Amino acid sequence: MTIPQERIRNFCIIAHIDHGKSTLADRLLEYTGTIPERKMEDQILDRMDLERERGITIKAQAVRMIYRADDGKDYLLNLIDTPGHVDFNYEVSRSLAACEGALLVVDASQGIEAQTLANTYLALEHDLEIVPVINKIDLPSANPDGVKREIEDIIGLPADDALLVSAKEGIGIKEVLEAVVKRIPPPKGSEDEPLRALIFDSLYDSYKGAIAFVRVMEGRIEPGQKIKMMSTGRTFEVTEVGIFSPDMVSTDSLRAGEVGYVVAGIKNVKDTRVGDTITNAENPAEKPLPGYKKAVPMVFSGVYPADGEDYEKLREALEKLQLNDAALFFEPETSAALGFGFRCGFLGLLHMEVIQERLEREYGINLITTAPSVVYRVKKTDGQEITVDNPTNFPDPSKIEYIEEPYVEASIMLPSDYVGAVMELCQEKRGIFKDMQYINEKRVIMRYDVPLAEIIYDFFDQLKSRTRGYASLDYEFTGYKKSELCKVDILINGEIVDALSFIVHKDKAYARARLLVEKLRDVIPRQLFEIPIQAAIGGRIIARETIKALRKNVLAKCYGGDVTRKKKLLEKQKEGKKRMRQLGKVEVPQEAFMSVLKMG
Ligand SMILES: Nc1nc2c(ncn2[C@@H]2O[C@H](COP(=O)(O)OP(=O)(O)OP(=O)(O)O)[C@@H](O)[C@H]2O)c(=O)[nH]1
Repeated sequence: MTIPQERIRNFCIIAHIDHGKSTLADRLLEYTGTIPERKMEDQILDRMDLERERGITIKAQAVRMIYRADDGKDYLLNLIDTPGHVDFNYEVSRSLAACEGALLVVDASQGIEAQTLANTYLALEHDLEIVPVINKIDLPSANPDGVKREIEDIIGLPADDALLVSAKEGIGIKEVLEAVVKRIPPPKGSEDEPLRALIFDSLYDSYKGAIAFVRVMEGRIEPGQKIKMMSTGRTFEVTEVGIFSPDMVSTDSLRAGEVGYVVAGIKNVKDTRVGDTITNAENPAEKPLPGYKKAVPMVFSGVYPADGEDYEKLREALEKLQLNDAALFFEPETSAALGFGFRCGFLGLLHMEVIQERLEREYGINLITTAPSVVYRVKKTDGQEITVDNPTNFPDPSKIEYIEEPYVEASIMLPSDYVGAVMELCQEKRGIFKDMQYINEKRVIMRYDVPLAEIIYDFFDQLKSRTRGYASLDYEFTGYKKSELCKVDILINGEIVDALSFIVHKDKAYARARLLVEKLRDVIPRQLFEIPIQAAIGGRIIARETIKALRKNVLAKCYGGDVTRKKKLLEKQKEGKKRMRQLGKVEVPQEAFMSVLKMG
C-alpha cells in the first residue's frame, strides 16, 4: 500500500523515566492493530533485557503504524523512540531531527522533570510540533490542571488542548492518534531531489552486517543503488531496504518522508554513524544534513578480567559489543596490580554500567574495573599539551603548568523544600551557582556549573538520597576550566598500586585518601608481617594506616588428629589463593580491590 507523503506523520515521544512512554507506545500499536493483542509482549519498544530490568530506554527504535483516521483516510505513522538518558543526548537530538512532531508525555501526578524539559527544548530547537499529553489521569493523586499550568509556565507552550490520557487503562488513545494526524505536519522533502537520508540509529546483524536506521529527507533509496556516507566518503551498494512493522520487513524503496532501514553490506557500525547523511554516490547531494557530531567518550575506566585467563574472552566480548555500539572505545592496557586488561571509553556513567553489566551477564566474565575518570587536559612546563584519561599517565607535578577539567551545566528540578540540601550538595561538589527559577509555589529549577568528575563520583546518588528521590537531573557538557588537581597514589608495603591511583581536586585529596586507606586496612587480611598502607601526592605521604602482623595458622582450630579435616582446610586455603593478587610481598584478595574500587 502506498500512502502519499501528505499522509505520513513522523513523531517521537518525550517523557521522563516512568511517566509512561512505553505503555503509551504499546497502546498506540495495539489500537492501530500493528500488533495483535495476543502477540503483545509487555513493552515492545524497549527490547534489551537490561533496559527492561532497569526500566530505561537505551537504544532508539522505530515502528510503523497504519491508522484510519476520523476523516476515513489511512495515515502512515512512524513512531521513533528516543533514549531516555542524558548519556545519550546526542542520539536523542538525532531522533528528534528525524521527526516533525513529538508527544510530550507528563505524569499527571509528578509534573515536568529536568530531562523532559531539556528534551522538549531540543525538540523546539528542531521546530517540532509538540503535543502535550498528560498521562496517568486515573491516579487519585493526578492533578492535570497543575501539570497544564507547568507546561505553560516553564515551557511556554499552550496547554489548554493537552490530551488527558491513561495509557494503563486505555483512556484517550484514539484522541492521541487523531492529534498526531491533525496537529503534526507531514514531511516536506521532495522525492526528485538528490538523496539525503539521516541515520538516527544502527544495528549490527551477523548476516546482514551493520543496518542503518534512516529517515529519508529528500530523494529515494532502493536496492542496487550506490550510496555514500557523507562524513567518511565511503561507498556501499544497497542490497535491501525496508520498514519496521515492528519487525523488519523489506520493501521496494524508501521515499522522501519515510522511515526505515538500509542494508548495504556494511561491515561495521562505525560506517553507519548516528547523525551522518547517506546520499547517492552517483548523484550526490551538495551538503550533508546539519548537526552531525562524532560520539566522543567522556568517561574512561580500566576493565580487567578477574581471572587472567579470561583476557581473550574479554577482548572478543568487547569487539562484539563494539559492533553494535560505535560510541564504545577500548584499547589494551596493562596494570602491575591487575595484569592485562583494557582501557575503555564511554559516553557517560550509565553507558559504562550497561557495558560492564553486559560483559558480566551476557558473556559470563567476572570483571575488576578501576574507578571511572574523566578526560583532563594538562599543559606541561615544556609547552606540550596532553590529555589524560588514566591516572597512571598523569605527569609529575613539577612538570605541570596547569590542568583543565571538563565542566557541565547541571539542571536540577526539585521540590522547594529541598533547596537548602541541594545547594549544600552542589557546593560540596565544587558547583558554581548560576540561577534558580520557581516553576510554581512548590517546585524550582536550579542551575549549577559542576565538574563532570564530581557528577560521575556519586552526585546522582547523593542528590536522590538528599531529596528522597524527588529531584531530577539533566546535564550538558559546557567546556574545560582550569582547576587545582593532583594525583593521589596508594602504596601498599611501600609499593604504588597503579590500579588504585586517582586524580582529585586538591581540597578533597586528603579526605578521599583517608577514606581509601581506612577501607584498605579493613579489607586486606593480616599477614605474617606488618603492612603499611599509605596515600601520597608526589613524594608526600598524606595518610597512613598499618595492618598488624599475624601468624595465620589455619590448622590451629583442628586440635587432635583429624587428617581429612586438615587436608580440606589446606585445600580451601589454596582455592582462596587463586583469587589473591600478589602485590610485591603482599597478597590482596580480589574482593578488596572490588570493594575499594566500588567506593568511587
Ligand atoms: N496508573 C497508571 N500507571 C501507568 C499509566 N501509564 C503507565 N503507567 C505505569 O507507570 C510505570 C512506568 O511506565 P512505562 O511505560 O514503563 O514508563 P516509561 O516512560 O516507558 O519508562 P522508561 O521506559 O523507563 O522510559 C509502569 O509501572 C506503568 O504500568 C497510567 O496511565 N496510569
